Amino acid sequence: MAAVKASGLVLSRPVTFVTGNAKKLEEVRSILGQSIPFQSLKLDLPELQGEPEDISREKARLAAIEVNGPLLVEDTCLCFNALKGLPGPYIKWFLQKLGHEGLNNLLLAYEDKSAYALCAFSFMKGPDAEPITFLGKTPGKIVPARGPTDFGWDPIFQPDGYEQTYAEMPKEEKNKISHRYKALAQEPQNIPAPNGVGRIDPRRLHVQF
Ligand SMILES: O=c1nc[nH]c2c1ncn2[C@H]1C[C@H](O)[C@@H](COP(=O)(O)OP(=O)(O)OP(=O)(O)O)O1
Ligand SMILES: [Mg+2]
Repeated sequence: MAAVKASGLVLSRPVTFVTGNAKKLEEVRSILGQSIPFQSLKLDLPELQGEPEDISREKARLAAIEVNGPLLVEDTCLCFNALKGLPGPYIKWFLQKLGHEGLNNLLLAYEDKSAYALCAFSFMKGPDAEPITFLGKTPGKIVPARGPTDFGWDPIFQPDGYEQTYAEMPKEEKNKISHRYKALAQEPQNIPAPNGVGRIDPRRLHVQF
């Protein structure tokens, strides 16, 4: 029987990534590649209000009611520094109501257009396990929309060191530097790791026969 070994955890089934967002799934698939046995479940889980890690962990606990096995969820934030991190986890609703232009307008009164994209993944070994949370953060700035509009706020986020917005970049390029990649990547990030917050290292997740 195949088992998955995750940082000392031996799992007997593929990890189920639970999300209602097809574009997220596409990126997670592409970032993880063949590194872990992986399947997906399309569910739009309710989300608690609060800090990104807590939202992600609670999302995992809700997903565990539906998934009988190891699972992964993720919550994404877009944080404006001038607004002390808001909209943050509420970006979905801000984007839906205000659109790209409205999001830019939120910063009209401020010179500081800097922002960061943050991904909080939570992994649970099984329904009774404690979630383990993994963070990834990419700094950048908010700009008037440029590029294809098929994924969320990608057109208004220009990562530091790049002339292109996330939307203008080739997918492979975004997946090498994105908040989502960093949360799943091997390289250590400069993010403080509070208790229960760790990192997924795909090199330590492998199939055993
Ligand atoms: O890389 C990204 N580039 C651009 N936009 C993005 C990205 N990643 C998430 N997004 C959007 C989707 C949603 O409007 C909000 C996050 O909300 P969030 O609750 O995490 O996502 P969701 O509800 O679409 O899917 P899920 O079912 O996994 O919760 O930012
Ligand atoms: Mg959501």
